[in-house]
Amino acid sequence: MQPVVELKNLSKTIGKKKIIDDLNLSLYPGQITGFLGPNGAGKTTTIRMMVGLMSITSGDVLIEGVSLSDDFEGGLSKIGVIVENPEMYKFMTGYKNLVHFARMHEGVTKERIDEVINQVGMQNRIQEKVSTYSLGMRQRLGLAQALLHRPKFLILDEPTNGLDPAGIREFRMYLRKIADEEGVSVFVSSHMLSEIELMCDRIAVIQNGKLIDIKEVAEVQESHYYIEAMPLETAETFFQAKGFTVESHKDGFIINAEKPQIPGLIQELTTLEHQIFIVQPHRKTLEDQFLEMTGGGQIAEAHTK
Ligand SMILES: Nc1ncnc2c1ncn2[C@@H]1O[C@H](COP(=O)(O)OP(=O)(O)OP(=O)(O)O)[C@@H](O)[C@H]1O
Repeated sequence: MQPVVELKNLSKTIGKKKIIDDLNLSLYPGQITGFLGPNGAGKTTTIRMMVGLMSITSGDVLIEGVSLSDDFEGGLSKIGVIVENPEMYKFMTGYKNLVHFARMHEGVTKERIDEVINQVGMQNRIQEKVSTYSLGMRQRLGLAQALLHRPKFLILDEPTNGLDPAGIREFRMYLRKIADEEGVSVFVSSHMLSEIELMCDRIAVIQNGKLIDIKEVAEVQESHYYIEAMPLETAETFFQAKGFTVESHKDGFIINAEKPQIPGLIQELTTLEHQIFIVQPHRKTLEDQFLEMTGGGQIAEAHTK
């Protein structure tokens, strides 16, 4: 599959400080990728370079093959961006806002405006003033606005900040629909790991300006097993000696193995005269994983900017 967006050796130096260090990342159609990292890891800087709000020191961003270094406006015209609180004209209706924003792009028809309204489920309220909308509805109107020119790539920075659980769920649902139906590639930064876990197909983790991991969310969730075996101590040593991380619990322990490895490992353990009582997948939360990957790094706080 051809990526929609590619970051190629992307770097940013401010003064003497390397803030983003040789970042390589591909984002694919129909996929929602979460962008995670501790405070100060470089998420905002990366996103600002991707949307042209900050210059690139070296490397490049390709959007549908168009290089931002070679054709800045051509590349940017293919992106839809949603920030935390989209700017809207509060005393105009949702519909008039969309008509206004549609004028900023070439070729956005009335039919397209109606289409995006349907996509975010705003048909019943679109003729009302934005000042009467809940935060969740404003956010969905922001999503509709970002989709007007049919971008194949959407960037969302903390999109659900301030939304209540129902608002978050609705937003997530519409985002999924847009990724599935229009094949849009979505890149979302959020500090809410549980939210990212539900919303995203993949996560990219950045720390100190470097990409430290990129994984499928399903893969993150299925790579741990809880084992109860006797004698417990030698069973734990057996896994440690093979390089697995072993987290001890009262009657058993958790290891970071992949499913195909399990039968062989258990067989070996049995040969070494251990009795096996329980082997079951252990679902680690994304938060556990994140802390493991970043060595206990703090989860980035919500932006207050
Ligand atoms: N204009 C600047 N001059 C100097 N250093 C900067 C500048 N902008 C950002 N930085 C530094 O670059 C690093 C990355 O910042 P960035 O805002 O991209 O991180 P972040 O991952 O978005 O963090 P947060 O989650 O806290 O918003 C930080 O150490 C920050 O202090």
